[in-house]
Amino acid sequence: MRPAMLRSEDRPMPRSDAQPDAQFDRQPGAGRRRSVDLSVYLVTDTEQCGGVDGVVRTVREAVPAGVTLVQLRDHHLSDDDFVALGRRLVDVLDGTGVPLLIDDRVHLVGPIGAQGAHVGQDDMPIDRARAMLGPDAILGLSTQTPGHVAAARAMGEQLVDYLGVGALHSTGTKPEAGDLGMATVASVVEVSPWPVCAIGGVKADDAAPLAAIGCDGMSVVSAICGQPDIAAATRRLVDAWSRATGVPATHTGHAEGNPVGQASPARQDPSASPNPSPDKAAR
Ligand SMILES: Cc1ncc(COP(=O)(O)OP(=O)(O)O)c(N)n1
Ligand SMILES: Cc1ncsc1CCOP(=O)(O)O
Ligand SMILES: [Mg+2]
Repeated sequence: MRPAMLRSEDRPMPRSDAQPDAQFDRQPGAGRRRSVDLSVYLVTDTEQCGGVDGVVRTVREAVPAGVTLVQLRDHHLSDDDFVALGRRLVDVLDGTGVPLLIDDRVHLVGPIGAQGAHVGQDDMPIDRARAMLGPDAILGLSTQTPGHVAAARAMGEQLVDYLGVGALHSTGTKPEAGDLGMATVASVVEVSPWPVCAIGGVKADDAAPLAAIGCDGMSVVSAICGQPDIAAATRRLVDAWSRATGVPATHTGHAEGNPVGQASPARQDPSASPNPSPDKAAR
């Protein structure tokens, strides 16, 4: 498996035998990288969580259980209510080392005090989002095809920090996202210069196949939101990902956790993975 969670200064130089397409810009000075741990990425759904208080409770319980990244996603709240909820999540996450990203509403990242945003193919273009966010914020982009990856690369690899690819499986959370399947997700991972998380119907059973194709994490809504025991549901995902990657689960949800946006030291050791993916080894 490729060591995609390395901090920029720790990233290996490209292998001399790497395929040209797999080398990308790993040379020092080729562009700044904002490190982000995608391992178990919680995307919130207000309805599934039972309302805004439920979103706050879900994040409060999921983070100590090992969620590594949180996205606030709600297509219905007014901007004012969205900001109010986002600020509550900032408070919950304060001191945990787990970043908060904002779905779609890039203009609210600043007012909320979040660490970045996630945009899709039909949302704000990534160059505009990056211009609004500044160089240090985390920016994720949804992609469904290798062509989407090529188009994003053409705009500049420094614009984006990770890709979300899906829907892996059809899902009631976003029915219109379809059902890409593992082979299509793998085709995106294969050409991506960025870390990739899969989304859409992702469950603990997907951890092994996703790790095997070189994915960097699992992004979930309903596998956590609305579950009767949020912490137990989260731990199932965290443990499955840990088993699949061979990287010990690091529970970042405490004040001594990793710095915001940085991968845990354990995740920086590519030799820890039992699923080496040779074609990804140079990334
Ligand atoms: C991690 C992650 N991946 C994909 C998406 C989907 O984004 P998008 O296609 O813009 O759809 P909406 O979420 O805005 O409905 C995501 N939000 N997060
Ligand atoms: C936001 C999003 N983008 C593609 S599928 C999806 C929803 C994922 O939700 P779930 O984990 O409940 O299938
Ligand atoms: Mg969107």
